[in-house]
Amino acid sequence: MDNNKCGLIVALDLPSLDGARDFLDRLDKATKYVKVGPRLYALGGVAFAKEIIDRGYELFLDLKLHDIPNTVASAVEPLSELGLWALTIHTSGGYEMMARSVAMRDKTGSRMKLLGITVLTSLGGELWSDVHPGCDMQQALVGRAETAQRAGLDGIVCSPLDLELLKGRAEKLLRVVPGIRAKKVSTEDQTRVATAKDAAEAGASYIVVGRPILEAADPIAAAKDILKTLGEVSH
Ligand SMILES: O=C(O)c1cc(=O)[nH]c(=O)n1[C@@H]1O[C@H](COP(=O)(O)O)[C@@H](O)[C@H]1O
Repeated sequence: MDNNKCGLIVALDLPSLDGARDFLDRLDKATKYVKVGPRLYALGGVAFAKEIIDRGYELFLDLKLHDIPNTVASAVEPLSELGLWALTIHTSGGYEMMARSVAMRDKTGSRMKLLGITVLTSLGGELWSDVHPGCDMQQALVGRAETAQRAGLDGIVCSPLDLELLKGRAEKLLRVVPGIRAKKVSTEDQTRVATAKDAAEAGASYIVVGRPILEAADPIAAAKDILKTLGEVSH
C-alpha cells in the first residue's frame, strides 16, 4: 500500500472454497489484500489459507480470537507461522491477552500483524447497551484502542464513524475499517457505516468490503470502482 493511500481489503465471505477461488482468479490482484473469516477457514483450514498466500495475496485471517491470555497466545503461535498478513483478536480480552499474543508472535519471528477488534460495526444503539449496560461506547472505544497500543498491537479494527473520535489517540496503530456502504445507510447487519470515500478521508488505513463487492452485478468492476475512489483520496 502507498503510505498516503487507503488500501482495499476484500472480505471473501463466499459460501464455498471454489467460489472463493473463482473470485480470486477474476480479481487478479486488482487489490492484493483479501480476508478469510470463520466460514472459509472452517471449510478449508490452513491448507486453503496457504493456497491463497501462494497465489500472491496478502491474507488477513479474521478469527477474532477472544479467550483467556494463555489460550489465545497459544493459538497465535502456530497461526504466526502461516505467512499471514494479519490476524484479529478482540481488544476486550484485555491487556494481558493482547500483550501475550504479541510476545508469542514476536517469539516466532513472524511479521504477521495483530489487529484488535474494538467495537463491532454491527453493535450500535440498543445492541450495544444490551450487552454493555451503563457503559459509554465512545469511552469503551478509546480505552480499547489505547490498551491495544500499550500492548503492542499493530492496528485496530473499528467503524468508520469511530475514526474522528480516535484522531490523536493510539496514533501508532493502523485503522482497519469495515462497515462500508455505498450510502451512509445501515444495511443488512451493519449499523455503524459510512462510504469508502468518507472512511478514507477520515483516516482509514484500509477499508474492508464484503457484500457491496461480492453481491454487485459485476463484483470486479465494483472492487475497481472502490479502488479508484480510494486513489483519489490521500491522507
Ligand atoms: O473484523 C472485521 O473484519 C469486522 C469487524 C467489524 O466490526 N465488522 C465487520 O463487518 N467485520 C468484517 O468485515 C466484513 C464486512 O462485510 P460486509 O458488511 O459484507 O461489507 C465481514 O467479513 C465482517 O466479518
